[in-house]
Amino acid sequence: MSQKVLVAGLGLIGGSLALSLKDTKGVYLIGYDTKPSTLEYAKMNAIVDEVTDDFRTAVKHADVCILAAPVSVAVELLKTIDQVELHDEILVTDVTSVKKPIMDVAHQLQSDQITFIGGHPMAGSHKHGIQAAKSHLFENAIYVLSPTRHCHQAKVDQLEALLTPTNSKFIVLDPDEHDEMTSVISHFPHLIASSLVHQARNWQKKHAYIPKLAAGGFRDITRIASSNPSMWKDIFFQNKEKMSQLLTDWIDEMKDLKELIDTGGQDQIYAYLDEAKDYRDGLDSKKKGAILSYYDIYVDIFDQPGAILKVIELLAKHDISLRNIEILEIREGITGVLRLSFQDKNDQQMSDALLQKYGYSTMIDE
Ligand SMILES: NC(=O)c1ccc[n+]([C@@H]2O[C@H](COP(=O)([O-])OP(=O)(O)OC[C@H]3O[C@@H](n4cnc5c(N)ncnc54)[C@H](O)[C@@H]3O)[C@@H](O)[C@H]2O)c1
Ligand SMILES: O=C(O)C(=O)C[C@]1(C(=O)O)C=C[C@@H](O)C=C1
Repeated sequence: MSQKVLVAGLGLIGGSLALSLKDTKGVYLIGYDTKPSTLEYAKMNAIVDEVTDDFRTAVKHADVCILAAPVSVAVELLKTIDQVELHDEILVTDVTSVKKPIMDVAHQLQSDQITFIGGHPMAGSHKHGIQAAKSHLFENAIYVLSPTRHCHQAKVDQLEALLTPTNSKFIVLDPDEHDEMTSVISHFPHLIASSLVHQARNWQKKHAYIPKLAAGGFRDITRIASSNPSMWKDIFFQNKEKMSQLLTDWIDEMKDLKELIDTGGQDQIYAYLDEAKDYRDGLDSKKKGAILSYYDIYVDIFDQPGAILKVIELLAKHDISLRNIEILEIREGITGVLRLSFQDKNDQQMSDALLQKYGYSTMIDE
């Protein structure tokens, strides 16, 4: 059976979803966005089958609508669908990072032709816009679904079936639980990353050289501070109660930490760090899978033209496919580190052996 799927908001997430669904048999994709240049890009690159700047008309004839705009915009679009005279039944979902605002509207919909299932793929990037979209963005990611109270399981199954090409792992969560958990593991860390950047910027007034010293540690922990402020202000605003509660907890934790630094012994400081390390290492464990990780290898490389390409070529020549590659630090003339991620242990171990054979110094992440 053919389905007309309308993706409203063709940015990083909407564009990536469209790319991952684009080759599904029987799916006809229509892309809607308010930015003409985005629609033009989507059309030029065949990311969708058709583009439109007329949401009301497009939604009338759609079988499925994926709201992939900022939280507050998605909420308004859902209200709009409720006002439109629909041609037939429609399954509506969203991808927004906070679930309560949209679920509140979903529970008050007037039209019985709309079935709403909240959605949130737990994958993304600090980049935004359609140019950053990737077909494999959601591979292996947790994809949260929050059906409304009266939603039939068959509709959840229909949505999961549609989203199967994303290769994500679906879990059903209550919206409030979702918002509490994502505030801890996604939203709050973002706030802290931004605050660390502010702190560094303030200290730069005293030490102008500070940015030059920002190596792997600072860059790793603050990467997400480079995300789209317009998307994040929306998330913080929509989830402000949970954020405020977490800030209270954090301030208490920081007071204890200050006490520990001011008066604690080395053993206590060690214990604090060790407990955190233990928990963090456990998150990456393949068995526990709270953070779905790939199988990583760290490779030392030199800052020479073509050094990264040589590593990629070596693996490609041996038919080993990389899932991800990240440059952790490259300082002029000094060794940098590449993090290579593989989908399975076999690829990880084969690559490690190969790289060592060709003289690379590697470290494997067990
Ligand atoms: N970026 C992430 O890491 C991430 C991950 C998971 C979920 N999300 C959620 O996905 C949603 C989209 O985020 P993104 O990262 O793709 O942002 P983005 O900025 O890349 O894309 C948003 C798109 O929505 C469009 N848009 C804005 N107003 C619109 C309107 N009125 N009608 C139609 N389109 C409109 C923009 O032009 C843009 O193309 C957000 O709700 C965000 O919370 C983001
Ligand atoms: O990888 C990133 O840059 C992200 O911030 C992705 C991330 C997150 O993990 O916090 C951000 C927001 C989302 O709603 C889901 C995923």
